[in-house]
Amino acid sequence: MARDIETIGIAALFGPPSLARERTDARIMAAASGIGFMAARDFPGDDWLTPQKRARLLEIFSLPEAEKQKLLRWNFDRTKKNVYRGWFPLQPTAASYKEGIDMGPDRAHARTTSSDDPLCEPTPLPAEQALPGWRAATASYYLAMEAVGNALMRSVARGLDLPETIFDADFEGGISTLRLIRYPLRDANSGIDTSGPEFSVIHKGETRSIIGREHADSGFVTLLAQDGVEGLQAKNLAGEWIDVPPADGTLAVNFGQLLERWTGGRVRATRHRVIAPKTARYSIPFFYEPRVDAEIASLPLGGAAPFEPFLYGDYLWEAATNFVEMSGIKHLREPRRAKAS
Ligand SMILES: O=C(O)CCC(=O)C(=O)O
Ligand SMILES: [Fe+2]
Repeated sequence: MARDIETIGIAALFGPPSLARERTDARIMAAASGIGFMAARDFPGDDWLTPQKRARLLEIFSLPEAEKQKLLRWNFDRTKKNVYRGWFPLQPTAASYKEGIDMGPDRAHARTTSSDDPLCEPTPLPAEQALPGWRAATASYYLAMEAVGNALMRSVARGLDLPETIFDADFEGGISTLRLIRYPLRDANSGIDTSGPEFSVIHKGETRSIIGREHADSGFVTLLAQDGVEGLQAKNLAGEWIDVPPADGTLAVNFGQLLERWTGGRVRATRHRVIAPKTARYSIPFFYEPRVDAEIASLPLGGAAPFEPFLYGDYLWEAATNFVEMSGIKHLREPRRAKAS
């Protein structure tokens, strides 16, 4: 039977230890280890989750094509130096039909990165005059989501009966990604053959086309602001697809494969997809992530099989570069830690 995604008020996570906080931790852990999806509401920064405020972030999609192309990544424009941050254009032959931008922590934090690591490269941005106020808006949104990520990270630690600070050092200087996505309607007359099984599914007896291919997120936790338009679905424990409806003031929250591995499977990285709605769709995922050089090692959890420690950056590069918007760049970064043979 399809169980709905639970909406959890998380205000208590931002306060001192309390019974309310313990109850919230327990509900979050139940969602994380059950369906692997929840919706969160009542948190500092939730005033961002209105149509008017989201529109300030999504303004970038109104830029002329030529301005967006200046932000393209190397795999889409060989004259560019950025390979990991920046613009990904529509790819008409791919099952995921979307365009957008990936932004890193430089949006919100002034860090001196002399790193030669593409995972730490700066985000290419539109000129301030092209979109007045947009840079400040994305910086403020990034900080708000990072604070929610921090609160959920500590809640997960407590929910696993571990010290609440156990992950703190790994997330100091994290490389979370703020992504803005637009899914236009597919042009039925584009001449692209979308008759293959990866392009459509039967849902509730209706054929629906796919605009976001089924996947699990690679990171720790994803905080997703949907812009009022349906289409997101999650796979429940019975293998059925259930809708994750948008609601103002809430974030859809799903847990990623890093956390699943880290917890020996106690937390579930749930597969999800996007089916085409009747209008264009926008969404704003924030992928909450550790620092690039965090060493991910087994946690002291009863029953969880230990694993060989690895560096977050090495894991992320391998996972992220399998996605279509990152295709063709895997060879540009070598693992920083050689695998034990
Ligand atoms: O657009 C959505 O609602 C989902 C996006 C998503 O799953 C992703 O970017 O990982
Ligand atoms: Fe996702």
